Amino acid sequence: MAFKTINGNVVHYELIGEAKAKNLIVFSNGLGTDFRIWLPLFDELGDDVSVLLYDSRGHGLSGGADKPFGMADLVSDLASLCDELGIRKATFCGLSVGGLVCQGLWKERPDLFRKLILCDTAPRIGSAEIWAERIAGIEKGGLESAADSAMARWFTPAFHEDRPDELAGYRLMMTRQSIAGYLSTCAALRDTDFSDVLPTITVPTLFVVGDQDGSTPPATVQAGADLVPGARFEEIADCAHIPSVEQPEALAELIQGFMRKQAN
Ligand SMILES: O=C(O)CC1=CCC(=O)O1
Repeated sequence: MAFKTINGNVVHYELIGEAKAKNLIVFSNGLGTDFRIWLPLFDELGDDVSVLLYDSRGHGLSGGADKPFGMADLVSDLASLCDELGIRKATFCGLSVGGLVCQGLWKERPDLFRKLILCDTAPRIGSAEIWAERIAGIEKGGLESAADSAMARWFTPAFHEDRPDELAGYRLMMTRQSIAGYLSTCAALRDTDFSDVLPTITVPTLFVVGDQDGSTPPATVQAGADLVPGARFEEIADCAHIPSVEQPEALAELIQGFMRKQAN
């Protein structure tokens, strides 16, 4: 558990291994989650990789929820955290809005990239109407009012049935986030479209999606992958929006293969 002030806000992070390691993967979390969503995956990846986990602005134990923020801030936080920790190059792996942060980071700081892994994400997620509706609903009813529908998008019916304790835990993860941090991140999602960025990506890129993802369905993620020259697209079976939690073994296998395949 470590903390650094980045762009005026405290950032909670954990660096496991070496900042300069060739096999360093930096993970960026999704809306309503914190870096603990990567821990089941980390257990599967084991000693194969070094890892930087961090809570994005307004989420987990990272600060910055007190003022509205947007995608540029989320991208700048990640770039500055990497610089502060002496990371010169890494593989970046982002889930959902974390995937957008990684796309924005490519636009601003391509020098930082060895490879890119985009999980359950797209250049544009949802629509202005969907985010306006979500923001209005949460302003009225709080995060609790949005939690059951979020869980239906995050996890498959089988997960709901077979893993009720984890479901309850991840639901609490969501409802305990800062409302202001969650809403600023919704606004960042509403205002972001990186369709013009994806065709400029020149590092090896892997897209992954759960076959039952209710937030960024496979066809949406495939359409993003089609924009990146040479990108690989993989679907994970029996999985919804958060493969690092629902199918960590399958995601680890894909990541290990991708990390081994093209060393550059
Ligand atoms: O719909 C959800 O709650 C899941 C999600 C959308 C963007 C993101 O980061 O997570």
